Formats: sequence, structure tokens, C-alpha cells
Amino acid sequence: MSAYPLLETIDSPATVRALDGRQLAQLATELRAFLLESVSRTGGHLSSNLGTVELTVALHHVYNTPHDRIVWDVGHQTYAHKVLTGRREGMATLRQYKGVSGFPRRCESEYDTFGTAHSSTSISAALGMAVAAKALGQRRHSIAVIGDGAMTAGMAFEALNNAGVEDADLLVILNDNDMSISPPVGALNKYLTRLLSGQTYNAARRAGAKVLELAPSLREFAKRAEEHVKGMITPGTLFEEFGFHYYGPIDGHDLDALIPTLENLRELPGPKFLHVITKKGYGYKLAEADPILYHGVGKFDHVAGIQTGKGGGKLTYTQVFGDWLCDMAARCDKLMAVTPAMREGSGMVRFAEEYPKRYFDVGIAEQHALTFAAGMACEGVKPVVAIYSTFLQRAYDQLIHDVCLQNLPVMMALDRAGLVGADGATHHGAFDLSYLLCLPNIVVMTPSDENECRQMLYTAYLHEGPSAVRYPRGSGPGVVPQQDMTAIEIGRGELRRAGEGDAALLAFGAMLTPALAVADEFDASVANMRFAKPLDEALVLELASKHRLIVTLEENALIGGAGSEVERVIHNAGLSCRVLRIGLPDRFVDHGDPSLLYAEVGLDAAGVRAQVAAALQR
Ligand SMILES: Cc1ncc(C[n+]2csc(CCOP(=O)(O)OP(=O)(O)O)c2C)c(N)n1
Ligand SMILES: CC(=O)[C@@H](O)[C@H](O)COP(=O)(O)O
Ligand SMILES: [Mg+2]
Repeated sequence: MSAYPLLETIDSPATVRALDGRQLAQLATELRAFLLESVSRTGGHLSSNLGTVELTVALHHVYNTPHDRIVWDVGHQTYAHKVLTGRREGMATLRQYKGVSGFPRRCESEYDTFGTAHSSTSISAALGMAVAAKALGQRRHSIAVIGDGAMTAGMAFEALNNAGVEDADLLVILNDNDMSISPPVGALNKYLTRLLSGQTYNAARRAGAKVLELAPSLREFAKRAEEHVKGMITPGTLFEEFGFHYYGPIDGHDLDALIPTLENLRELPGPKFLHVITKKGYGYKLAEADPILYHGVGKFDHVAGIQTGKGGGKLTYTQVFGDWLCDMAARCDKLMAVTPAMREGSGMVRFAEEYPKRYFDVGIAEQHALTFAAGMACEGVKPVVAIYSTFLQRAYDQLIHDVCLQNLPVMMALDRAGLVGADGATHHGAFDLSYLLCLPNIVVMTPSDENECRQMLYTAYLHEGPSAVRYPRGSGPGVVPQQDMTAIEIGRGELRRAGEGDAALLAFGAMLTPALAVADEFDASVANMRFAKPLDEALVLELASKHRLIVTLEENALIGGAGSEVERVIHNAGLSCRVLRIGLPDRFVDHGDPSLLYAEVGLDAAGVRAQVAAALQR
């Protein structure tokens, strides 16, 4: 007897639309149990998915998907959506090499109407779809599902501002679980809490409930009436000021509330805003109790739960940063640390506890984070912005216009540089060298091990201008960081192996490891370049004058990367040696185990060996 008898009959939302209320409730129960079991086997995002089971069932029941468009913000909460849209079997390959993505992807399914993963894009995209449908004379509903965390990004409000004046058929559903990854921050969260606890609304609910107790037969009528009553009694909301008809808050786990409400809203024209209240981790006590721990999980025993506190394991670059941040803060009271909603991922939990007045989680607001830090730097404090390489992309103009152009001493700790693995193309830090090296005034460091990371963080901190230290997700080669901090001469690389062979390998960051692994067989010189900007040009030219092949190695897009700069220096010097650049190809690299991805793009030792050997043959 299957544990999921009803779920196993669902291969498309059309089947969901044929279910009655009792069956829908059963489906939600089975779906939640399936997700818990499946994600415990594969790893992935868990608490956000457990919290959106009923909402997903209701949306696919009420709307004619994929004709009606659902755009999921961030999209980390779409596992239930993927299961109901024909990918139940595929969930066994979730986030694995050539497997199902952890985020919606247009290339993966027609039900994935828009590729997300970087947050706060859903309202813009859904509005675009709604306006297009209107222009094409198509009757189509467009729905954006956005979390309270994602709602803190400016882009979400840019979209609300525009949507409010476009008389398009757009429904924005705010999935308010009072959590980002960390606890939510900012005034918006306080506002949403006030909406939820609004005296007027709750008084009417209590009165309504009283009536129902007396006359249960009125329950169905009252449910439908309540939705409209709410619209009338909830005080004018921020969202109505933007031109939306606001409804809610309603219980996002109650199908009896969700379905009639969505059915009503489906028939209403114009921009509508539905506020649903859910619990992150809902239905799994351990995740309800600790939605942070269960936000992104590895494989785990869902009966026993995630076993925390087990020490051991290699030090990660993130931990190196977190330890350095606290040590540096103890030495310098001018240090201020800024994160755009990635306290845990950036290793800042201890700093936040030990230095609460110098810790700033600005929410999912990368653009604000950079310029906020720039403002701080104008006043003589030293801001450290901890930000994933991929998320810094969101704040590129702020980096150029507010930080580099004004040559302000803002330091960026760029975590997740290079290939990140399971999160895939949306999260690889594949481009930061390319988008940083062209910026005047910035210093860009690429540590090759954990100790060098600590020393470079210190060097960047002392630097009186814009700086970035980019380091990969996870652990390094295992070089224990020295407690002492020693500044490195800016722009100085180091020769790690003097070879007599034809090739010299110039490694940036983590690529020093595969470079050293293959050096002996080619009797190659190996340089740890340390700085992508400013480049150690003397070292480059010295090696280019001794070897007929210069090989650059970087975990970054080849176009515009560090290798391009090495090639430019050699070309400008008029030297005749050849240059082989090893790095990421001009395409997006998908998700999967990092070792498989490195092999796919030739960044592992075998790949480096093969490319160098082939170049030497030519
Ligand atoms: C631009 C951007 N910054 C940061 C992140 C990292 N991130 C992923 S999910 C998340 C929290 C989202 O909170 P919410 O929208 O409330 O969704 P929930 O997890 O609560 O369902 C963050 C900060 C991201 N995906 N995109
Ligand atoms: C969905 C999202 O963007 C984050 O949860 C991200 O997946 C975190 O990445 P790490 O697991 O590398 O911290
Ligand atoms: Mg949330």
C-alpha cells in the first residue's frame, strides 16, 4: 500500500482541479509527507516548501495552469509545485547533476513560467505577463507569489508602483511566514505584523466566529462573506496606496479559506493583493521550531532530525570570515558589518551576537547595502559588506557609482565565488572577476587557502579604498589560519614553484590547488597570483620571458577574467609566448555536485592536465 495513494494519481494540475475539498485536504497531507521524505534524502530547501503546500494545491486547483501564469518569487518554495506538475519522480534527482533544478526554470517545465532564484523579481515578471496578455487580448490570470523576506527588496516596490497604475489582471500573493532565512528585519515586517494583529480585523473575526458557533450551517456562507468583510474592515493598507485591492490576512494553511478566496479574486479585475499567513516549516515540528536550521538542508534523518553541534569537518571559508570579522572587530571599533539578509550563510551569527550595535542586516536589499556602506565610509567608520558573489550582481551600479567612483573604503567579503554546486546557474559566483576588474580604484584579492583568506581580509580592511576578497563556497585545501594577521603587499603575487619546463601556471585563488597537482609532470613554474587587481605584472612578465606557454587558471568566466588581464600585459609587452586561459566557458553552468561541474568545465586537475598537455603539443 503506497504511502501516497492520492498523490501518485497526480501527474498534472488538471487532476488537482477535479478533486473535491476532502480530497484536496488529503492531497496536501500526502504532499507534505512526500516532500519531507524526499528532501531528507536529497537535501534542498525544506522549511519554505513545507510552508507552501496548501497554497500550491489551492493555486493549481483554482487557476488553469499553465495557461494562467504563476510566478514564484525566489522559487526555493516550489517543490510542491514541481510535484503537482509532473515532476514527482524527478524529485529524487533534485539539485543533482542533470537532475531537477531547485528553482523554477522555463526550460524544465511549461508550468515554470519564469526562472527565479534571485529574489523579488516575481511581481515585475507577473506584471509583464499580465500587461502582455491584455495587449494580446488574451484572458489570462497572472499571479506572483512573494514571501515577506523577498518583499523587502526595492525591486518589489518598483513593481508595485508600476502595477498599481496598470489596469492589468494581476494577483500578488504575499506569503507572510514572518521569516526570511533569518528572522525578518525592517519596518515592513513591523507593518505586516500590525496588519495581522489589526484590532478591527480581529474583532470582526471574533464576532464572526461567535456567530458560526451558534449557527454552524452558516459556516460556508460566512466563509465567503468573511473574505469580503475583511476587505472592508481592514484599514487602508500600504498596498492599497499602491493601487491594489488588498485582501486578508487569511490562513495560508486553510484550504477552506484559500480556495473560495482565490475563486473570488480570480473573477475580480485589476491589481489585487492577497495577504496569506503561513508558518515556515509547517507540519514538521522540528522545522516549525527551527525554520532557520531547516531552511537549506543536506541529507538527514527526518525522524531524528538534523543533528547539530557535531563539530569536526574542515573549516570553511565562511567560518574563516566569521572568525576574522569578530577578531577584527575586537581590534578596531570602527568596523561595521553589513549583510543583505544572509546572516547564517555569510558566517555572521557570532558577530551579530557579540557586536549587535555594529551588525546591520538590511534585508534582501543588496543595492541599499552597498550605498548604506558607502555612506558609512564617508564618515570614517569601516564598513565590511558580506555578500555572495552572485548577489553582488544586484548592486553593480551602487558599487560603481557610489563606492568606486568616490574611492570610498568599502570592503566586500565575496563568499560563494566560483561554482557553488546544488543551487546552480543562478547562484554560481561565475562573473565577479569579470565585473570587478574593469572598475577603477578597486583591489580584488583571490585567496588560495584558508590562511591566505584571513590575511587578505585583514589586508582589505586596512586598504583605504574599495576592496573585495572573493572566496569559494565550502572548505579549502586545509591550511589552518594563523591567529596573527599580517598585511600582504598590494599587487604582490608569489612564485610557488620554479620549473624548467615550457609552461608556467598562473593560478588565481582556489585554482592554485589543481595547478600544483599537475606542475611536476610538466616541470612547470607555478605562481599564486593572489591579486586579480592590481595584477603583479612584474611576475607575469618574468614568467613570460622564461616560458613559451603561460597558463592562467581562474574559477570565473574566461571573458573579462583575470586571464584576460594577464594576456593583455603580455601582449602590451610585445612578448611572443603563448597564453592558454583556463576558466569558465561562455555559457551558464548548471547545478550538481561541484566535483562533477569542475570536471565538466575542465577546472579539475584532470581537466587542467589535459588542456596544458594539448597546448604544449601545439
Ligand atoms: C537577491 C537575493 N538575495 C538573497 C537571496 C537569498 N535568499 C534566498 S531565500 C531568502 C529569504 C526569503 O524569504 P521569504 O521571501 O520570506 O521566503 P521564505 O523562505 O520565508 O518562504 C533569501 C534571503 C536571494 N535568493 N536573492
Ligand atoms: C534560496 C537561496 O538563495 C539561498 O537559500 C541559497 O540557496 C543559500 O545558498 P548557500 O546554501 O550557499 O548558503
Ligand atoms: Mg518568509
